[in-house]
Amino acid sequence: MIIVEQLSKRYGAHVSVDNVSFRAEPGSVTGFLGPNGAGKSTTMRMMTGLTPASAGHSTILGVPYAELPNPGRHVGVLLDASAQHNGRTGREVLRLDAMTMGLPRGRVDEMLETVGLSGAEGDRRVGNYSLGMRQRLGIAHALLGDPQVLILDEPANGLDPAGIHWMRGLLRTFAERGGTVLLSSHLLHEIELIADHLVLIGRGKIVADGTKAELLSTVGTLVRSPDRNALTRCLDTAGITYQATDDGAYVVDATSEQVAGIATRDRVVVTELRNADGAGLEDMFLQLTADDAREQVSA
Ligand SMILES: Nc1ncnc2c1ncn2[C@@H]1O[C@H](COP(=O)(O)OP(=O)(O)OP(=O)(O)O)[C@@H](O)[C@H]1O
Repeated sequence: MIIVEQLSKRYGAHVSVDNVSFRAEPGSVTGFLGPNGAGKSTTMRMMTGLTPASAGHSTILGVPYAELPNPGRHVGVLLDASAQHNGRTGREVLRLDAMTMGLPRGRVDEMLETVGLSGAEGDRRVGNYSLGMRQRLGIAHALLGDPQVLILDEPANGLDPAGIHWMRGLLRTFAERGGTVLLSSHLLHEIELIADHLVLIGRGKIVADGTKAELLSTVGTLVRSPDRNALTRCLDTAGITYQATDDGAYVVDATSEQVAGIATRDRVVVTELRNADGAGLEDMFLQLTADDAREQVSA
């Protein structure tokens, strides 16, 4: 379990993280989403004791990160995959980590195998690794101590589609075994399929927090019927508010299950019923962070 309570970070007059609170529960993958500069890395750095907080606090497994004995055995952290020792091989990097954590050497080979860097790739210098290979090594480092919690900042950066698919499976399995996963991304489609719980941040503030299903339901449901009058009556009777679209459908403030229920009850034929946005989380994200979008400045 990760608990973040009213964390803030101020750099001079600039507030990078503003009173941020959220939780990441065991057995689930929590996606921490936000556009560039939203404050994701700063929040994760504060959580892992690398940047002092200006206010607020956070705990991992019930205690502040700095108070965890042998933290790598409890929390796997990947914050900046490019900041690895370029002169050492991947295997050497992990061996040193394993020694520090008091782990057997066999664990290194096991992890290199898990992240697809076994054999010759593990014996190449990290300076010659691609970004995707660095990410894999970073994930191996995070998993090395068999932790219960993973905190990963943009772990999909540099991974190819097969790599992202692999990482998705790895994190899902980790969560299914009871682990807690917090991962950040600025690319929503990467996280849409992995996370069960979403925390959205824009300009340092949390703008939405909930399960994926909850957040998607807040954008409304599009419903269409060949008998528009019957549908209007049905929605009015149920007390559901709605707006007509240009092409004769309605966007209603209810879930698709609720709309299906009342349409069935009132015997209204429905020919289309789906999340109103059509593009999933991406549109919701743009909607929620619209006030914060850098692009608006130039628009
Ligand atoms: N050491 C620092 N000194 C001054 N400002 C900083 C420092 N570190 C971060 N910031 C500022 O804090 C804000 C949040 O940055 P942060 O790196 O946390 O965002 P992010 O959400 O991780 O972005 P990205 O997706 O681009 O990595 C930015 O405006 C950034 O310029």
